[in-house]
Amino acid sequence: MKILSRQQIYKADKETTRIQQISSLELMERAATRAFEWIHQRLQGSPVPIYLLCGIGNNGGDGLVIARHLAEHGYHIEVFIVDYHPKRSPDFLENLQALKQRKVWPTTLESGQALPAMDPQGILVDAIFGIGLSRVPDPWMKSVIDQINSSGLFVLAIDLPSGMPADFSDFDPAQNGLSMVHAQHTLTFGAPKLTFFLPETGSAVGQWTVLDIGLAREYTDAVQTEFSGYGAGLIRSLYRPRQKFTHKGSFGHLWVVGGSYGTMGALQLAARGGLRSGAGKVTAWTPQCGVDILQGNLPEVMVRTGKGKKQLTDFPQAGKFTLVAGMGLGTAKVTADAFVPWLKQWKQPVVLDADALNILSQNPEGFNSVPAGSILTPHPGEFARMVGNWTSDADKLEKARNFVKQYSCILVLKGAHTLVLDQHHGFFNTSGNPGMATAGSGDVLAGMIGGLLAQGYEPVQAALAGVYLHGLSADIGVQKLGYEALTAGDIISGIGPAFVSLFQTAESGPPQEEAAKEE
Ligand SMILES: NC(=O)C1=CN([C@@H]2O[C@H](COP(=O)(O)OP(=O)(O)OC[C@H]3O[C@@H](n4cnc5c(N)ncnc54)[C@H](O)[C@@H]3O)[C@@H](O)[C@H]2O)[C@@H](O)CC1
Ligand SMILES: Nc1ncnc2c1ncn2[C@@H]1O[C@H](COP(=O)(O)OP(=O)(O)O)[C@@H](O)[C@H]1O
Ligand SMILES: [K+]
Repeated sequence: MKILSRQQIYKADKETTRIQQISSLELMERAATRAFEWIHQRLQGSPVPIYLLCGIGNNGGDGLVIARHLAEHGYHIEVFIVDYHPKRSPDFLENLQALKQRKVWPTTLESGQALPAMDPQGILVDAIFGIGLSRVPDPWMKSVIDQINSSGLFVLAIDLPSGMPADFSDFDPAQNGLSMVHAQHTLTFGAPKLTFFLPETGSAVGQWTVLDIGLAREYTDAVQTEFSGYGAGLIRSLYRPRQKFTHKGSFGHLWVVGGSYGTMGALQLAARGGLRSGAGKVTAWTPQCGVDILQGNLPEVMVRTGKGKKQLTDFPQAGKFTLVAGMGLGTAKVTADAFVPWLKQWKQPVVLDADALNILSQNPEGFNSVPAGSILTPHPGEFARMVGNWTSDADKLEKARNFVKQYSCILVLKGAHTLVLDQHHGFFNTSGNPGMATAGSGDVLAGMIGGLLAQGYEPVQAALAGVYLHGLSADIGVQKLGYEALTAGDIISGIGPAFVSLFQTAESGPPQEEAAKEE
């Protein structure tokens, strides 16, 4: 699922009309008809009032086409033209004519005018701005957006919620006081937009559905995008089936390094994540206080210990194993003093999480010792320690791009739609749910990525598969447990079913807050 930039979408439109020899009006008719069909399929002729708020560009044109089809199917509609600019797009004007020919007379809302009273049981179709939005809405538009948001109506946004840019090529919405329609559902054309995946803007999209409007494959297949969304399809394509004559040595040896007095759980969760993801062997390196705990709880895991009693003061000799470090490690000076020089010994990619990242953030020179291709898995707090605070999602992305370039590493920026970013591409995960906002779930992820890396997956593959399967495990978990009760341990229990479900043809989807879970 490629995420096309705003410019690429315009190019896709143009190429589609050229290659398929259709007019832009016909493409608008096609796109908006898909949106109408989506609505009609769900409403089935229901007498609910539908208010269509149309701008004066092509997004407004889409709204007019939808209105025409709704009217022809006997729906109760009211159409408003939100007159934010005197310049109408030609296709908007054509469709305004077509609507009037069917005796539907839109009401024009002039600058400064308030929205009319609307039945709160109704549906509001937001077709004011689409990808054309190139600057911050003016005060009147902001007030229209506010009125929509406080109307209490079900809001269906066409292409994207008005006020929300498709990407940051023109302006950074957060720098200007975010003003966006908050939709319950968004019907977007051809491809999802970058802003759907980021927290500042993504919350305005609600559930979203990508409508296939037959954009020219000659263009969309060939175009290189900076970002994509990914799901089961990608993970299936990189999955390595197990061969018959294999043994535990075939699947790598994972070392999980971390733990300190009071945080042994983090290390155990990572060890279990690694085991369940298929590592052939797992060894834990822990301070002495962790030995009994780990041996007692995890019979499958070998335990080795350094000299430190309550925290690690020394580290195992770098070897042929795969390293995941940082879970529960602590940031005590003795630990940090030993950790930073030890990292220099490593030549092959490692996985660094939690306090490994915090220690390096306090000793930023140490990031230069991180082997190329390593996977760093910060949550937002850890990432802020690594790169400083960001002012917006756009700024955070820029900081992430620079970091990855500077240290030749892979960043796994955790959150809803975790981003796996390397120097070539950014992949947004489509599995997972808010039940995962629970202590220890990140430790499980670090272990899973390590387990996959140990088995010979390339670092970026291990990151992608680990993140996706981790989210899928939680999606499976919440089916039975709900969001509140899900714990990190439940995510571990879901790893097996997640692998199994990857290859089941009829996937029964987990409860979803967002619609688009990528196949
Ligand atoms: N392939 C596709 O994606 C298709 C897209 N179509 C529709 O076309 C839309 C894009 O249409 P337009 O390019 O006409 O753009 P919009 O209808 O989104 O916006 C109209 C115009 O408003 C102006 N504008 C931008 N920011 C403004 C602001 N803050 N205040 C006031 N005016 C502002 C711009 O000049 C812009 O061209 C898409 O979002 C989609 O709905 C469809 O009709 C056809 C197929
Ligand atoms: N709202 C959410 N939606 C989807 N995934 C989430 C959400 N909140 C957290 N997660 C996931 O849960 C994990 C939390 O990791 P982290 O914050 O490091 O946990 P911990 O430090 O407790 O181990 C990440 O993989 C993150 O992507
Ligand atoms: K819109």
